[in-house]
Amino acid sequence: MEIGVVGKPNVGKSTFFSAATLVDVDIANYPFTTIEANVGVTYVIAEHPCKELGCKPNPQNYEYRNGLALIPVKMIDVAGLVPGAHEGRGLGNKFLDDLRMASVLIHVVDATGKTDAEGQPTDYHDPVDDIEFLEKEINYWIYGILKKNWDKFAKRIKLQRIPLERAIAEHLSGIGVSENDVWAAIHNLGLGDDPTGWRDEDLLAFASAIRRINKPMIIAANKADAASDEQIERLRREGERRGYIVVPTSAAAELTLRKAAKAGFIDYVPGSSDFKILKPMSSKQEKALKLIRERVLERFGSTGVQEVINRAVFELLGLIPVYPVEDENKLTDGFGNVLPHVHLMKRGSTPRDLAYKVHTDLGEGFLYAVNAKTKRRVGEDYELEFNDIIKIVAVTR
Ligand SMILES: Nc1nc2c(ncn2[C@@H]2O[C@H](COP(=O)(O)OP(=O)(O)OP(=O)(O)O)[C@@H](O)[C@H]2O)c(=O)[nH]1
Repeated sequence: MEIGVVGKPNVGKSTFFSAATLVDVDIANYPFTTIEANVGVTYVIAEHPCKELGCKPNPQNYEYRNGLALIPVKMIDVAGLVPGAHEGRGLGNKFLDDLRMASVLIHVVDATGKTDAEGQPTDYHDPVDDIEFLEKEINYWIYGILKKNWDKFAKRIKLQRIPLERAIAEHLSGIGVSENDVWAAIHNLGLGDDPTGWRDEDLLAFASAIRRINKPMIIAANKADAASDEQIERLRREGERRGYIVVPTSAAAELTLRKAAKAGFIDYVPGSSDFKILKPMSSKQEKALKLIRERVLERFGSTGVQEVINRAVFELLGLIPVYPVEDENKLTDGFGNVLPHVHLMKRGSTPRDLAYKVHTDLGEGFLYAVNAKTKRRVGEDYELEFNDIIKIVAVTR
Protein backbone atom coordinates (compact mmCIF):
# COMPACT_ATOMS: atom_id res chain seq x y z
CA MET A 1 0.00 0.00 0.00
CA GLU A 2 1.47 3.30 -1.08
CA ILE A 3 0.19 6.83 -0.80
CA GLY A 4 0.79 9.03 -3.85
CA VAL A 5 1.11 12.79 -3.40
CA VAL A 6 0.16 14.57 -6.57
CA GLY A 7 -0.38 18.16 -7.64
CA LYS A 8 0.65 20.65 -10.28
CA PRO A 9 3.85 22.66 -9.78
CA ASN A 10 4.04 25.30 -7.04
CA VAL A 11 1.06 24.24 -4.97
CA GLY A 12 3.36 23.04 -2.18
CA LYS A 13 3.48 19.39 -3.12
CA SER A 14 7.22 19.05 -2.39
CA THR A 15 6.76 20.83 0.91
CA PHE A 16 3.91 18.46 1.76
CA PHE A 17 6.00 15.42 0.85
CA SER A 18 9.06 16.68 2.79
CA ALA A 19 6.95 17.41 5.85
CA ALA A 20 5.08 14.11 5.76
CA THR A 21 8.25 12.05 5.32
CA LEU A 22 10.32 13.88 7.92
CA VAL A 23 10.09 11.16 10.53
CA ASP A 24 12.63 11.03 13.30
CA VAL A 25 13.18 7.29 13.43
CA ASP A 26 15.54 4.79 12.00
CA ILE A 27 13.68 3.47 8.99
CA ALA A 28 16.13 0.58 8.69
CA ASN A 29 13.79 -1.30 11.03
CA TYR A 30 11.01 -1.26 8.54
CA PRO A 31 10.52 -3.67 5.68
CA PHE A 32 10.97 -0.97 3.03
CA THR A 33 14.35 -1.84 1.65
CA THR A 34 15.54 0.34 -1.20
CA ILE A 35 13.96 3.73 -1.05
CA GLU A 36 14.06 5.74 -4.25
CA ALA A 37 14.55 9.49 -4.24
CA ASN A 38 10.85 10.20 -4.57
CA VAL A 39 9.71 7.50 -2.17
CA GLY A 40 9.68 8.09 1.56
CA VAL A 41 8.20 6.79 4.76
CA THR A 42 5.40 8.55 6.56
CA TYR A 43 3.09 7.53 9.38
CA VAL A 44 -0.55 6.96 9.90
CA ILE A 45 -1.41 7.69 13.49
CA ALA A 46 -4.08 5.95 15.55
CA GLU A 47 -4.85 5.65 19.22
CA HIS A 48 -2.88 2.72 20.64
CA PRO A 49 -4.79 -0.08 22.45
CA CYS A 50 -2.51 0.41 25.47
CA LYS A 51 -4.14 3.75 26.08
CA GLU A 52 -7.36 1.93 26.87
CA LEU A 53 -5.77 -1.15 28.45
CA GLY A 54 -3.07 0.59 30.44
CA CYS A 55 -0.23 -1.53 29.09
CA LYS A 56 3.30 -0.56 28.08
CA PRO A 57 4.12 -1.70 24.54
CA ASN A 58 7.43 -2.83 23.04
CA PRO A 59 6.81 -1.81 19.45
CA GLN A 60 8.92 -3.36 16.70
CA ASN A 61 7.34 -2.37 13.40
CA TYR A 62 5.81 0.92 14.53
CA GLU A 63 6.45 3.76 16.98
CA TYR A 64 4.63 4.53 20.20
CA ARG A 65 4.23 8.07 21.53
CA ASN A 66 1.83 9.57 24.07
CA GLY A 67 -0.70 6.76 23.75
CA LEU A 68 -0.55 6.83 19.95
CA ALA A 69 0.66 4.25 17.45
CA LEU A 70 2.65 5.78 14.60
CA ILE A 71 2.46 3.21 11.84
CA PRO A 72 4.87 3.57 8.91
CA VAL A 73 3.54 3.59 5.36
CA LYS A 74 5.21 4.38 2.06
CA MET A 75 4.64 7.67 0.31
CA ILE A 76 5.48 8.53 -3.30
CA ASP A 77 6.08 12.06 -4.55
CA VAL A 78 4.32 11.81 -7.91
CA ALA A 79 6.09 14.58 -9.82
CA GLY A 80 5.28 16.03 -13.20
CA LEU A 81 1.57 16.68 -13.32
CA VAL A 82 0.99 19.14 -16.18
CA PRO A 83 -1.90 19.36 -18.62
CA GLY A 84 -1.36 16.62 -21.19
CA ALA A 85 0.68 14.39 -18.85
CA HIS A 86 -1.39 11.42 -20.05
CA GLU A 87 0.07 12.01 -23.54
CA GLY A 88 3.59 12.04 -22.13
CA ARG A 89 3.89 15.83 -21.82
CA GLY A 90 6.28 17.16 -19.19
CA LEU A 91 7.42 14.25 -17.06
CA GLY A 92 4.35 12.41 -18.35
CA ASN A 93 5.70 8.88 -18.41
CA LYS A 94 7.46 9.07 -15.08
CA PHE A 95 4.30 10.64 -13.69
CA LEU A 96 2.21 7.72 -14.91
CA ASP A 97 4.71 5.15 -13.65
CA ASP A 98 4.56 6.61 -10.15
CA LEU A 99 0.81 6.93 -10.33
CA ARG A 100 0.56 3.25 -11.20
CA MET A 101 2.07 2.31 -7.84
CA ALA A 102 -0.14 4.49 -5.67
CA SER A 103 -3.20 2.92 -4.01
CA VAL A 104 -4.59 6.24 -2.88
CA LEU A 105 -3.88 9.81 -3.93
CA ILE A 106 -3.46 12.97 -1.92
CA HIS A 107 -4.16 15.77 -4.37
CA VAL A 108 -2.48 18.96 -3.17
CA VAL A 109 -4.12 22.11 -4.52
CA ASP A 110 -3.37 25.77 -3.81
CA ALA A 111 -6.41 26.97 -1.90
CA THR A 112 -5.38 30.61 -2.34
CA GLY A 113 -5.82 30.35 -6.12
CA LYS A 114 -2.49 32.04 -6.69
CA THR A 115 -1.10 29.31 -8.98
CA ASP A 116 -2.38 28.95 -12.55
CA ALA A 117 -2.99 25.72 -14.51
CA GLU A 118 0.69 25.43 -15.47
CA GLY A 119 2.01 26.23 -12.01
CA GLN A 120 2.81 29.90 -12.66
CA PRO A 121 1.91 32.67 -10.20
CA THR A 122 -1.36 34.41 -11.03
CA ASP A 123 -3.96 36.69 -9.43
CA TYR A 124 -6.68 34.11 -9.34
CA HIS A 125 -7.12 30.57 -10.57
CA ASP A 126 -10.01 28.39 -9.42
CA PRO A 127 -8.55 25.37 -7.55
CA VAL A 128 -11.74 23.45 -8.30
CA ASP A 129 -10.53 23.35 -11.92
CA ASP A 130 -7.43 21.51 -10.71
CA ILE A 131 -9.58 18.75 -9.24
CA GLU A 132 -11.36 18.26 -12.56
CA PHE A 133 -8.15 18.50 -14.47
CA LEU A 134 -6.47 15.71 -12.51
CA GLU A 135 -9.57 13.53 -12.86
CA LYS A 136 -9.40 14.06 -16.59
CA GLU A 137 -5.70 13.27 -16.82
CA ILE A 138 -6.19 9.98 -15.02
CA ASN A 139 -9.35 9.14 -16.98
CA TYR A 140 -7.55 9.64 -20.29
CA TRP A 141 -4.57 7.68 -19.11
CA ILE A 142 -6.71 4.64 -18.25
CA TYR A 143 -8.77 5.16 -21.39
CA GLY A 144 -5.55 5.22 -23.44
CA ILE A 145 -4.49 1.84 -22.05
CA LEU A 146 -7.93 0.36 -22.74
CA LYS A 147 -8.28 1.87 -26.17
CA LYS A 148 -5.07 0.31 -27.44
CA ASN A 149 -6.16 -2.65 -29.58
CA TRP A 150 -9.62 -2.49 -28.01
CA ASP A 151 -11.52 -3.73 -31.08
CA LYS A 152 -9.31 -6.77 -31.51
CA PHE A 153 -9.33 -7.38 -27.76
CA ALA A 154 -13.14 -7.14 -27.51
CA LYS A 155 -13.66 -9.50 -30.44
CA ARG A 156 -11.30 -12.06 -28.96
CA ILE A 157 -13.05 -11.97 -25.58
CA LYS A 158 -16.38 -12.50 -27.27
CA LEU A 159 -15.19 -15.22 -29.62
CA GLN A 160 -13.26 -17.20 -27.04
CA ARG A 161 -15.87 -16.55 -24.32
CA ILE A 162 -13.25 -15.28 -21.91
CA PRO A 163 -14.86 -13.86 -18.74
CA LEU A 164 -15.03 -10.10 -19.30
CA GLU A 165 -13.93 -9.06 -15.78
CA ARG A 166 -10.91 -11.29 -15.87
CA ALA A 167 -9.81 -10.18 -19.34
CA ILE A 168 -10.11 -6.47 -18.59
CA ALA A 169 -8.47 -6.82 -15.18
CA GLU A 170 -5.54 -8.55 -16.89
CA HIS A 171 -5.43 -5.80 -19.48
CA LEU A 172 -5.24 -3.21 -16.68
CA SER A 173 -3.09 -5.29 -14.32
CA GLY A 174 -0.25 -2.77 -14.74
CA ILE A 175 -2.21 -0.26 -12.68
CA GLY A 176 -3.30 -2.82 -10.12
CA VAL A 177 -6.95 -3.16 -11.17
CA SER A 178 -8.69 -6.26 -9.80
CA GLU A 179 -11.56 -8.30 -11.22
CA ASN A 180 -13.74 -6.90 -8.46
CA ASP A 181 -12.88 -3.34 -9.51
CA VAL A 182 -13.84 -4.16 -13.10
CA TRP A 183 -17.05 -5.85 -12.02
CA ALA A 184 -18.02 -2.86 -9.88
CA ALA A 185 -17.31 -0.39 -12.69
CA ILE A 186 -19.32 -2.38 -15.27
CA HIS A 187 -22.12 -2.84 -12.78
CA ASN A 188 -22.23 0.86 -11.77
CA LEU A 189 -22.44 1.95 -15.38
CA GLY A 190 -24.87 -0.76 -16.49
CA LEU A 191 -22.60 -1.66 -19.42
CA GLY A 192 -23.55 -4.73 -21.40
CA ASP A 193 -21.45 -7.87 -21.21
CA ASP A 194 -20.64 -7.74 -24.92
CA PRO A 195 -17.53 -5.56 -25.12
CA THR A 196 -17.74 -5.31 -28.92
CA GLY A 197 -20.81 -3.18 -28.33
CA TRP A 198 -19.03 -0.65 -26.08
CA ARG A 199 -18.74 2.73 -27.73
CA ASP A 200 -15.95 5.23 -27.22
CA GLU A 201 -17.90 7.17 -24.62
CA ASP A 202 -18.60 3.90 -22.78
CA LEU A 203 -14.87 3.24 -22.61
CA LEU A 204 -14.23 6.72 -21.25
CA ALA A 205 -17.02 6.37 -18.67
CA PHE A 206 -15.58 2.98 -17.73
CA ALA A 207 -12.10 4.52 -17.34
CA SER A 208 -13.58 7.16 -15.08
CA ALA A 209 -15.38 4.56 -12.94
CA ILE A 210 -12.16 2.55 -12.63
CA ARG A 211 -10.34 5.69 -11.50
CA ARG A 212 -12.85 6.35 -8.77
CA ILE A 213 -12.56 2.79 -7.49
CA ASN A 214 -8.87 2.18 -8.01
CA LYS A 215 -7.30 5.58 -7.35
CA PRO A 216 -9.41 7.12 -4.59
CA MET A 217 -8.41 10.70 -3.94
CA ILE A 218 -8.49 13.14 -1.04
CA ILE A 219 -7.95 16.88 -1.46
CA ALA A 220 -5.38 18.80 0.58
CA ALA A 221 -6.50 22.44 0.37
CA ASN A 222 -2.96 23.66 0.89
CA LYS A 223 -1.60 27.09 1.80
CA ALA A 224 -4.71 27.30 3.96
CA ASP A 225 -2.77 29.66 6.22
CA ALA A 226 -2.81 32.21 3.38
CA ALA A 227 -6.34 31.47 2.15
CA SER A 228 -9.52 33.21 3.31
CA ASP A 229 -12.32 31.37 5.09
CA GLU A 230 -14.49 31.91 2.02
CA GLN A 231 -11.91 30.34 -0.27
CA ILE A 232 -11.60 27.30 1.95
CA GLU A 233 -15.34 26.93 2.43
CA ARG A 234 -15.98 27.12 -1.29
CA LEU A 235 -13.30 24.57 -2.07
CA ARG A 236 -14.69 22.27 0.59
CA ARG A 237 -18.23 22.63 -0.73
CA GLU A 238 -17.28 22.10 -4.37
CA GLY A 239 -14.97 19.22 -3.52
CA GLU A 240 -17.60 17.48 -1.43
CA ARG A 241 -20.16 17.97 -4.18
CA ARG A 242 -17.83 15.92 -6.37
CA GLY A 243 -17.51 13.23 -3.71
CA TYR A 244 -14.18 14.24 -2.16
CA ILE A 245 -13.00 14.77 1.38
CA VAL A 246 -11.35 18.20 1.51
CA VAL A 247 -8.94 19.04 4.35
CA PRO A 248 -7.35 22.49 4.75
CA THR A 249 -3.60 22.04 5.14
CA SER A 250 -0.52 24.11 5.75
CA ALA A 251 2.36 21.98 4.52
CA ALA A 252 4.79 24.82 5.23
CA ALA A 253 3.69 24.99 8.89
CA GLU A 254 3.96 21.22 9.27
CA LEU A 255 7.48 21.24 7.81
CA THR A 256 8.58 23.99 10.21
CA LEU A 257 7.08 22.16 13.19
CA ARG A 258 8.65 18.83 12.29
CA LYS A 259 12.05 20.42 11.73
CA ALA A 260 11.83 22.22 15.07
CA ALA A 261 10.81 18.97 16.76
CA LYS A 262 13.62 17.05 15.12
CA ALA A 263 16.14 19.65 16.30
CA GLY A 264 14.78 19.26 19.83
CA PHE A 265 13.33 22.77 20.15
CA ILE A 266 9.75 21.65 20.58
CA ASP A 267 7.72 18.62 21.50
CA TYR A 268 5.27 18.12 18.65
CA VAL A 269 3.35 15.02 17.64
CA PRO A 270 2.09 15.32 14.04
CA GLY A 271 -1.63 15.88 13.95
CA SER A 272 -1.83 17.62 17.31
CA SER A 273 -3.35 20.99 17.94
CA ASP A 274 -0.33 22.45 19.77
CA PHE A 275 3.35 22.01 20.62
CA LYS A 276 5.50 22.59 23.67
CA ILE A 277 8.69 24.63 23.64
CA LEU A 278 11.55 22.60 25.13
CA LYS A 279 14.56 24.88 24.91
CA PRO A 280 15.41 28.48 24.03
CA MET A 281 15.66 29.48 20.37
CA SER A 282 16.26 32.66 18.41
CA SER A 283 13.55 35.30 18.57
CA LYS A 284 13.00 34.87 14.82
CA GLN A 285 12.32 31.15 15.28
CA GLU A 286 10.10 31.80 18.24
CA LYS A 287 8.12 34.34 16.25
CA ALA A 288 7.65 31.91 13.37
CA LEU A 289 6.30 29.25 15.73
CA LYS A 290 4.00 31.75 17.39
CA LEU A 291 2.56 32.65 14.00
CA ILE A 292 1.96 28.99 13.22
CA ARG A 293 0.15 28.57 16.50
CA GLU A 294 -2.10 31.58 15.85
CA ARG A 295 -2.70 31.33 12.13
CA VAL A 296 -2.80 27.59 11.66
CA LEU A 297 -3.20 25.52 14.80
CA GLU A 298 -5.74 27.76 16.53
CA ARG A 299 -7.61 28.41 13.28
CA PHE A 300 -7.82 24.86 11.91
CA GLY A 301 -7.13 22.64 14.93
CA SER A 302 -3.96 21.21 13.32
CA THR A 303 -1.86 21.75 10.19
CA GLY A 304 -4.11 19.21 8.45
CA VAL A 305 -1.19 17.22 6.99
CA GLN A 306 -1.56 14.26 9.35
CA GLU A 307 -5.34 14.37 9.05
CA VAL A 308 -5.13 14.00 5.27
CA ILE A 309 -2.77 11.03 5.57
CA ASN A 310 -4.90 9.33 8.23
CA ARG A 311 -8.14 9.82 6.37
CA ALA A 312 -6.62 8.62 3.09
CA VAL A 313 -5.61 5.36 4.74
CA PHE A 314 -8.37 4.76 7.30
CA GLU A 315 -11.35 6.19 5.40
CA LEU A 316 -10.57 5.98 1.68
CA LEU A 317 -8.65 2.72 1.73
CA GLY A 318 -10.63 1.37 4.68
CA LEU A 319 -7.60 -0.01 6.51
CA ILE A 320 -7.60 -0.79 10.22
CA PRO A 321 -4.71 -1.50 12.63
CA VAL A 322 -4.73 -4.99 14.13
CA TYR A 323 -2.21 -6.44 16.62
CA PRO A 324 -1.38 -10.17 16.52
CA VAL A 325 -0.12 -11.72 19.77
CA GLU A 326 0.83 -15.18 21.00
CA ASP A 327 -0.31 -14.78 24.58
CA GLU A 328 -3.81 -13.32 24.80
CA ASN A 329 -3.50 -12.61 28.51
CA LYS A 330 -0.13 -10.89 28.59
CA LEU A 331 -0.62 -9.46 25.07
CA THR A 332 2.87 -10.59 24.13
CA ASP A 333 4.72 -12.40 21.38
CA GLY A 334 6.81 -15.50 22.16
CA PHE A 335 9.59 -13.33 23.61
CA GLY A 336 7.50 -11.38 26.09
CA ASN A 337 7.23 -8.23 23.96
CA VAL A 338 3.94 -6.43 24.51
CA LEU A 339 2.05 -5.74 21.27
CA PRO A 340 5.23 -5.73 19.19
CA HIS A 341 3.61 -5.74 15.77
CA VAL A 342 0.75 -4.01 14.05
CA HIS A 343 -0.73 -4.81 10.65
CA LEU A 344 -2.91 -2.58 8.54
CA MET A 345 -5.76 -4.79 7.36
CA LYS A 346 -8.57 -4.11 4.96
CA ARG A 347 -11.86 -3.53 6.77
CA GLY A 348 -13.84 -6.77 6.51
CA SER A 349 -10.73 -8.98 6.80
CA THR A 350 -10.87 -12.06 8.99
CA PRO A 351 -8.44 -13.58 11.50
CA ARG A 352 -7.32 -15.99 8.78
CA ASP A 353 -6.37 -13.04 6.56
CA LEU A 354 -4.34 -11.72 9.47
CA ALA A 355 -2.76 -15.15 9.94
CA TYR A 356 -1.66 -15.13 6.29
CA LYS A 357 -0.22 -11.68 6.72
CA VAL A 358 1.87 -12.82 9.69
CA HIS A 359 3.07 -16.00 7.97
CA THR A 360 1.81 -18.24 5.16
CA ASP A 361 2.10 -21.32 7.42
CA LEU A 362 -0.08 -19.67 10.02
CA GLY A 363 -2.70 -18.92 7.36
CA GLU A 364 -2.65 -22.44 5.97
CA GLY A 365 -2.82 -24.11 9.37
CA PHE A 366 -5.39 -21.66 10.78
CA LEU A 367 -7.80 -23.27 13.27
CA TYR A 368 -9.36 -20.41 15.19
CA ALA A 369 -8.47 -17.15 16.89
CA VAL A 370 -8.96 -15.51 20.25
CA ASN A 371 -9.99 -11.91 20.60
CA ALA A 372 -7.64 -10.85 23.41
CA LYS A 373 -9.81 -7.95 24.52
CA THR A 374 -12.91 -10.08 25.14
CA LYS A 375 -11.02 -13.40 25.60
CA ARG A 376 -13.63 -14.89 23.25
CA ARG A 377 -12.83 -17.48 20.68
CA VAL A 378 -13.63 -16.24 17.18
CA GLY A 379 -13.79 -18.15 13.93
CA GLU A 380 -13.18 -17.48 10.29
CA ASP A 381 -16.32 -15.46 9.81
CA TYR A 382 -15.29 -12.88 12.42
CA GLU A 383 -14.66 -9.42 10.96
CA LEU A 384 -11.62 -7.76 12.44
CA GLU A 385 -12.20 -4.42 14.11
CA PHE A 386 -10.09 -1.30 14.55
CA ASN A 387 -7.33 -1.99 17.14
CA ASP A 388 -8.26 -5.63 17.64
CA ILE A 389 -5.68 -7.77 19.44
CA ILE A 390 -5.77 -11.28 18.06
CA LYS A 391 -4.17 -14.57 19.03
CA ILE A 392 -4.12 -17.04 16.18
CA VAL A 393 -4.29 -20.74 16.87
CA ALA A 394 -2.99 -22.90 14.02
CA VAL A 395 -1.60 -26.34 13.37
CA THR A 396 1.99 -26.10 12.30
CA ARG A 397 3.86 -28.71 10.41
N1 LIG B 1 1.73 30.01 2.66
C1 LIG B 1 2.09 28.78 2.33
N2 LIG B 1 3.02 28.56 1.39
C2 LIG B 1 3.37 27.29 1.11
C3 LIG B 1 2.77 26.19 1.76
N3 LIG B 1 3.33 25.06 1.26
C4 LIG B 1 4.21 25.44 0.33
N4 LIG B 1 4.25 26.79 0.23
C5 LIG B 1 5.10 27.60 -0.66
O1 LIG B 1 4.71 27.39 -2.01
C6 LIG B 1 5.86 27.40 -2.87
C7 LIG B 1 5.89 26.13 -3.69
O2 LIG B 1 6.12 25.04 -2.83
P1 LIG B 1 6.75 23.67 -3.35
O3 LIG B 1 6.63 22.71 -2.26
O4 LIG B 1 8.08 23.89 -3.94
O5 LIG B 1 5.71 23.38 -4.51
P2 LIG B 1 5.57 22.13 -5.48
O6 LIG B 1 4.13 21.98 -5.71
O7 LIG B 1 6.29 20.96 -5.01
O8 LIG B 1 6.22 22.69 -6.76
P3 LIG B 1 7.31 21.97 -7.72
O9 LIG B 1 8.45 21.59 -6.82
O10 LIG B 1 7.63 23.05 -8.68
O11 LIG B 1 6.60 20.80 -8.30
C8 LIG B 1 7.06 27.57 -1.96
O12 LIG B 1 7.42 28.95 -1.96
C9 LIG B 1 6.55 27.15 -0.60
O13 LIG B 1 7.23 27.79 0.45
C10 LIG B 1 1.79 26.45 2.76
O14 LIG B 1 1.24 25.56 3.40
N5 LIG B 1 1.50 27.76 3.01
